[in-house]
Amino acid sequence: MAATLITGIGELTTNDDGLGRMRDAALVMEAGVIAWVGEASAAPAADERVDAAGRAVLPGWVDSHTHLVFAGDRTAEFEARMAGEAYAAGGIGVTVAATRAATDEALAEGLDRLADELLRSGTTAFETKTGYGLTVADELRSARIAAARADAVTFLGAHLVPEGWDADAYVELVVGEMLAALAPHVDAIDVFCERGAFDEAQSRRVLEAGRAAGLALRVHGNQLGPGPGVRLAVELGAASVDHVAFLDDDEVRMLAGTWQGGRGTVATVLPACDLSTRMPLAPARRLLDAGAVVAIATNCNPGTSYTTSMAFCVATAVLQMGLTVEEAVRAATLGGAIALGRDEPVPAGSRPPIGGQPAASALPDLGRIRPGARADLQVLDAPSITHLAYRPGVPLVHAVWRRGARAV
Ligand SMILES: N=CN[C@@H](CCC(=O)O)C(=O)O
Ligand SMILES: [Zn+2]
Repeated sequence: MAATLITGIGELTTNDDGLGRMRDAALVMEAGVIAWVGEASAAPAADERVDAAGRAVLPGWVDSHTHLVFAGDRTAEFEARMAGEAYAAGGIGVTVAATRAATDEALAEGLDRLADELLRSGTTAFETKTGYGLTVADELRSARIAAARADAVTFLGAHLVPEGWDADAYVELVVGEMLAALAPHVDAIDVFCERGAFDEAQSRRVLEAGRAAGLALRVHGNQLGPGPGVRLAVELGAASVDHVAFLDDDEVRMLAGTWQGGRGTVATVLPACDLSTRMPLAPARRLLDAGAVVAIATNCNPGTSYTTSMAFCVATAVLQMGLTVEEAVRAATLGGAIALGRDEPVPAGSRPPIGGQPAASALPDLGRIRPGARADLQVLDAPSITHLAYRPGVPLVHAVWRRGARAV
C-alpha cells in the first residue's frame, strides 16, 4: 500500500503525551495506520506528498454516543419544546413506531446518510445504539444494520418500556431472549436510568445481565434530574455514564475516583442535547478539575439532539462549559476512544480493555496521532484548533483521512 506524507502542518495536535502539540510538523500514513510523526524538516520520502500549507491537523472526532438507526421525524416535538414544553422520555415511542414500520433498506439508508454527514464533518469513528425497535426482531435488525457501518454498537433494549408492557416483564424480555439474540452483534449494553424510563433496580438487572454476557456497560444517567444512574454506573464498573447533567459533588468525586489505579468510568457530556432539551449544561469543568475522564459526543438522535456536528459540541464545551479548546478537542477525540475502549491497540482475538466482543482482527487505537494508531485525521481550514471555538459555526473541515484513505 502506498505511503502518504502530509507535510507543512502548521499545528499538529497528537494527544500523545510524548509528542504533544507540534508546530511545522509532518506525518506519514501507510497501510491504514500512522507510520511516522515528526518535524517537517526530517520527514522521510513517501509515494504521495500532500502540503497542508500551514493548516492545523488533529485526530478525527470519535463520537462515542449516537442513536442513528431510526425512521420518522420529531420536528413538531422540537417546536413544542422551543415553545416551552418540557422533554419527556415518552417521545421515544414516536420514533419506535416509525422505526418498526420502516423497511431494512430505509433504516440502512437513514444510517448511511447520517454516517456520511458525520464523516464530512470530521468524525472518523462512531458508536451507535439500538433502542428504537424494542422487540427481539426489531432490536436485532437495528444491531445488524448498525454493525455494517459503525465502529461500535450498543444494545439499548432498555430505552423505554414499550406500550402495552409491564416494566418488570419487559426487563425480563430484555435480559432474556433479547440479550441472547443481540449479544453476538454488539459491544456494549446500555440502559436509560431515569424517571419515566427504568428505575435503579431495573437498570441494575439490565447491566448485570449484560456484564454476564461479556458486554461493556453504559448508562444514560442523570439527564433530566438527579438520580441513581451515576452511582450505579460507578458501582458496576461501567465504561461510561452519559449525559451527567445533574451531578452533586459526591458524584463528581466518585467519577474521578474510578480512575485511581486503573481504568474507570468515562463521564460523557452531550452539549448539543443539553441545549436542545433546554437542560442545564453538564458540569464538564468540575469533572475535569476533579480528575475525571470526560468525553464529548453528539448524542445524534431525532428527539433530543439532531446534530452530527462534533465541532458544534466542542465549541459549546469551550464557550459555555468552560473547557479550554485543547481540553475539548481531547475529550472529543481521545475521550471518546477511551469510552469505547479503543485508546490502545486491540490484538486479534482479544477484547477491547473495557469488554465487548473479541476483535476478529487486530484493531489499531483511535483518538491519537502516533505511530501505530489508525490513520484517522482531519485538516482544518485554520492555522490552529483554537479556531474551532473562535469561529463557532463555521465549517472548518478542509480534508479528512480515515484508515489512511482520503475521505473528504
Ligand atoms: N435519553 C435517552 N435517549 C436519547 C433520547 C432519545 C429520544 O428522545 O428519541 C438521549 O440520549 O437523549
Ligand atoms: Zn443517548
